[in-house]
Amino acid sequence: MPINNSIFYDTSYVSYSIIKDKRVLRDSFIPDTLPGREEQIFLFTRALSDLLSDQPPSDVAFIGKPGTGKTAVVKNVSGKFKQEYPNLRAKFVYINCSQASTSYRVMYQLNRALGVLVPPSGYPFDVLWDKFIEAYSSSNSRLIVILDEVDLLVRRDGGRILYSLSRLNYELGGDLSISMVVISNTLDFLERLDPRERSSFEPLRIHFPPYTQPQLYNILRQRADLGIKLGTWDDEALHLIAARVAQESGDARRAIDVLRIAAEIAEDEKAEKLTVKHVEKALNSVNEEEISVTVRTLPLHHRLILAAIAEILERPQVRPGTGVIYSVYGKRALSYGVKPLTMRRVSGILRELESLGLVEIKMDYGGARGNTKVVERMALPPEQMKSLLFQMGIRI
Ligand SMILES: Nc1ncnc2c1ncn2[C@@H]1O[C@H](COP(=O)(O)OP(=O)(O)OP(=O)(O)O)[C@@H](O)[C@H]1O
Repeated sequence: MPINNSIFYDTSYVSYSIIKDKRVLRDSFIPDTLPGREEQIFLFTRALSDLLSDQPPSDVAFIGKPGTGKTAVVKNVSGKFKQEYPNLRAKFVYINCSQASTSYRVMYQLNRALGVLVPPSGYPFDVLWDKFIEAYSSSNSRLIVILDEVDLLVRRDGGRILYSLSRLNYELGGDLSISMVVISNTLDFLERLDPRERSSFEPLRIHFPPYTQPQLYNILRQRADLGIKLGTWDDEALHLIAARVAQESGDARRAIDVLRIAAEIAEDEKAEKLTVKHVEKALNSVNEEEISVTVRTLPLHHRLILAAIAEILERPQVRPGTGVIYSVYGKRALSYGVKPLTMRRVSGILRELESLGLVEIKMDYGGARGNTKVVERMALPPEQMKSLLFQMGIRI
């Protein structure tokens, strides 16, 4: 009887998976240790340690660009406090102001955190405020209110709620106190507060600089150890992500995104290992995604100008100076059925496209018609930019 050898040729049982735990590569995952943020953790822990001697901690402001670990530090440290001191007379309430950008919504969330059910809209603000004071006065607990993306609240609603909450400390007295941790990309929101509010709200400032290359490497290494199968990634790949992201922004979120996308690409390609080749592809795909989001938000004439530039860049013999761009754009606008903008306005739009990172412009001093600005390159190859614009209805 012939032996069934099919098992030896059947490769379907070979697993090409590289990622061992997807959660670890998601934005919401906060690890137990945060490499590169030891100093910020130390300062914040020290500020909160007043709670241990039953003192109200001072207000704190976390300031830093996107992806620099502000939310991760606040959640990591407050989580550890809750875990290590379960009997602490303190309650942490985390509020993201992108969802609670009015004083009403903040009070709604504070009430809910204290177990008071109030409607998400429609009540007079004073009723919510009184209910909160009543619930808080009988709570016998210090309150730490964390307002993430606080600039959205201040921009929309002024800073009155910060002022009112900090004033309560004088009015309530006793063992009660409210401390605030506000999180923002810049200090601009402090400038927007009215002078009375500013003088009553002077938080301890903790700065979060962009991550350096070695710090990003450590962050990535931690994610790889936790989320990717042992032996399925090249260390060089992590070094490449860290180097590129440190140069671009120092944003840990972006570095972790690139790692996740590179791992997914490696899995799709059924590769045995995640290598620099997959990282290169991931870096490009993350860029493409960002560029297409930006291009989709552009007004019509901006898109027509981009289309004109893409067309010119495909003809190597033509110098993409502002004059040529204007003339090609003008024809495009007319065939599209709209009146071309003035040359002056088009120059302005070129500067806007440059500051959005969609085109690179340099001065050309050697042109036949004297010095002029020329577009050196676009953020995407012209062919790709054209197909992106085509999807948006700009026919080239
Ligand atoms: N030091 C770190 N170690 C490990 N992971 C980190 C570290 N810093 C940030 N991260 C991770 O990077 C991502 C973004 O971090 P986080 O949300 O804390 O940034 P942020 O400064 O609050 O950004 P934003 O201003 O955009 O809200 C999260 O997944 C977070 O867990």
